[in-house]
Amino acid sequence: MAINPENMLASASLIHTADAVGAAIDRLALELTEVLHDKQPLIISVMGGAVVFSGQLLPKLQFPLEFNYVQASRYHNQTVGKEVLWKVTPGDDVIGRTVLLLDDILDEGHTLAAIKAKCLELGAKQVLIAVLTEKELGHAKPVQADFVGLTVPNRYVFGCGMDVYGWWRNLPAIYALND
Ligand SMILES: O=P(O)(O)OC[C@H]1O[C@H](OP(=O)(O)OP(=O)(O)O)[C@H](O)[C@@H]1O
Ligand code: HPA
Repeated sequence: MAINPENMLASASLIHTADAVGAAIDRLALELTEVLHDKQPLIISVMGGAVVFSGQLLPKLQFPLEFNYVQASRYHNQTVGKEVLWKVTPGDDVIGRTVLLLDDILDEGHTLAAIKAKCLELGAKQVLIAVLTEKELGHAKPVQADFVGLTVPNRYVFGCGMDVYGWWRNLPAIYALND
């Protein structure tokens, strides 16, 4: 059956309002400023999910930083992850740097584990992770986030950069699919 994005949204549950997302990003900006203001970090967004989070967070970080992006995909517009496929890998600009990775969601953790490992392998001095959301799975993950905006339940979530079958990254709030 064809996927209808309007129907998916109409039958979804609201998990975090746009105001709650904004407040979480304000708090993350303060926490990140405290830790990174004198580190001249390289901030790397994991595209495409990090686009909304990055766009809202970066203007709130008022210290010198450089920006780049990587692209690693595991879900391919589906709701179940597979192996990590690289589209844009980290480059030599990570060498010797404090790197902050930004992503929309830490779910099973395989994507950020692979990206962190690659940055360290290339010679990053330190790799920190900030995510807009972390999914509560109730078991250990292969990587931990250093900064978490909001937790989300163990359901497929979308909005604020997160897609559902490719749709709805543009929503300002966060929703969960109903079965
Ligand atoms: O913790 P994990 O279980 O590894 O999942 C998290 C990753 O999955 C999503 O990316 P996706 O593969 O959907 O690509 P996208 O960024 O293009 O949406 C999301 O943006 C994270 O990068
Ligand atoms: O629950 C999710 N929603 C959107 N993208 C994702 N990538 C991993 N998990 C999710």
